[in-house]
Amino acid sequence: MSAPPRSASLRQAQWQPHVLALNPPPAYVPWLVEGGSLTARLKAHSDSFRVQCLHQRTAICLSDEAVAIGMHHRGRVWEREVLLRCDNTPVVFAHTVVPMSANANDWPLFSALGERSLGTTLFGDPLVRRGVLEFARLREGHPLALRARAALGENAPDAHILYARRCLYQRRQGTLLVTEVFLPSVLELITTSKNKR
Ligand SMILES: C=C(O[C@@H]1C=C(C(=O)O)C=C[C@H]1O)C(=O)O
Repeated sequence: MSAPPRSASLRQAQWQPHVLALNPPPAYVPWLVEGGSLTARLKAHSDSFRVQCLHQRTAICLSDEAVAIGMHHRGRVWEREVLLRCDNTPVVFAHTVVPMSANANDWPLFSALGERSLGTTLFGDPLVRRGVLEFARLREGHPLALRARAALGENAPDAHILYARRCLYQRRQGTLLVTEVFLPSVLELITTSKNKR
């Protein structure tokens, strides 16, 4: 798979393997760089967890996604965007893309997910292979930072830098790229859940 054009990756976000230190490291680095299901982790740190599905439809993938999902140029994908809510507070904005070339055998549960967590269909499926976690600091103008802020409306955070991670999943002949944008409110979750202990 050829490397993405440097201009595209630099323009949108430099997705780095998580082994690089973050500076300044957000307090939720362990959540950012550790594997496992984010859904399970959020459920363990809150009394109630909900997936608010914002949309699931066809769209043109972002310029820094195409190569990651095996497409030679930006093209049409299935796009799902959600807010993960803990105790009704949105803590993660998630964006998932699947190339249109995928068929029902690749991701049989994806199209009918609704407000079920994608994670529940990925983790535990022996056919699913998970790639390396990458992370990026999203500049204010990154499409996913703009969409996360739009989803939050008047509650959008003031912070200009949002940390995100993404991971490529493969199943049969299909690929699926999950990007999770960590909202500042996730910090409160860690703090309060520490208090809960
Ligand atoms: C991949 C996972 O699924 C989570 C749920 C998502 C969804 O329902 O769209 C998207 C990203 C994840 O935060 C996970 O739980 O780790």
